[in-house]
Amino acid sequence: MLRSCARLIRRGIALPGQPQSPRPLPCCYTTPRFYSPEVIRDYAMPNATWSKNLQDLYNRYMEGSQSGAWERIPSYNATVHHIKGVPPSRTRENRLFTRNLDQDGVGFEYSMFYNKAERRMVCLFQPGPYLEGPPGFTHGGCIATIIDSTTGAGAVYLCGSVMTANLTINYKNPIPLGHVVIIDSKVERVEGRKVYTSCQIRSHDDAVLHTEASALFIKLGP
Ligand SMILES: CCCCC/C=C\C/C=C\C/C=C\C/C=C\CCCC(=O)SCCNC(=O)CCNC(=O)[C@H](O)C(C)(C)COP(=O)(O)OP(=O)(O)OC[C@H]1O[C@@H](n2cnc3c(N)ncnc32)[C@H](O)[C@@H]1OP(=O)(O)O
Repeated sequence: MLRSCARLIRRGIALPGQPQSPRPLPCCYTTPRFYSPEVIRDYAMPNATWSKNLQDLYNRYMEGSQSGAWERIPSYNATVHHIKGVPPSRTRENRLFTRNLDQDGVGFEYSMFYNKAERRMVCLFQPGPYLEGPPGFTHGGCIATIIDSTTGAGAVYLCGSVMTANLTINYKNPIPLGHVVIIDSKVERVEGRKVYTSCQIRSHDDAVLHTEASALFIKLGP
């Protein structure tokens, strides 16, 4: 029992009766500029800036991952870490756009889960104050970015390396900053090198449809 509790805590799941906010992160994670080059931080883990809604949803999908239906996708601050396992370097300036800030909670705060059987990639997203477009609401370009990243990750997990060729977005209701939304994407079909995906963004409680989108990815050579 103790061992399984420890495992849940390590994986970022709050136990019943425990506060939702996660355990404090090691200081090497909270001062990213100076974290050890040997440590590749996984940004998709809960941190102290996550709201209760985000933590609750994360816990729910983590429970889904116990049955094998969902797989939590790690997230690093450069795709080279995904592709080649290249460790961070103090001299390397390039960063993944969605993970380029040194402060948690102010930009793209998110975690993705993959359902292989359903070809779905789901992203739990909490837009921070530095993503403002209209006063108090998320910038449309940031919404496009997180849609591209989520549908793109789904295409990558099914088909390997891809690039976005087309992205079509219908913005239906603005997303307030700090509100948690679910980006639910799916690979609809694959035709040769073309990977067609669809996507909806809904509020965390499913009450509001914020955005609908479709994206075409082209598979790259080896
Ligand atoms: C990238 C790998 C990342 C790996 C990450 C690993 C793990 C994932 C974990 C976390 C997720 C992290 C990141 C998420 C991943 C990605 C999201 C970000 C993705 C981007 O941010 S990416 C930047 C923006 N993106 C570009 O910068 C593309 C510029 N572009 C090109 O580089 C070329 O344009 C290309 C390669 C697209 C195609 O070029 P090409 O020469 O290989 O192929 P070609 O042109 O022959 O087209 C072949 C067939 O597709 C049809 N076709 C082409 N384009 C079309 C269009 N627009 N509409 C309708 N059909 C189209 C043709 O009509 C033909 O069809 P057909 O065969 O039937 O004739």
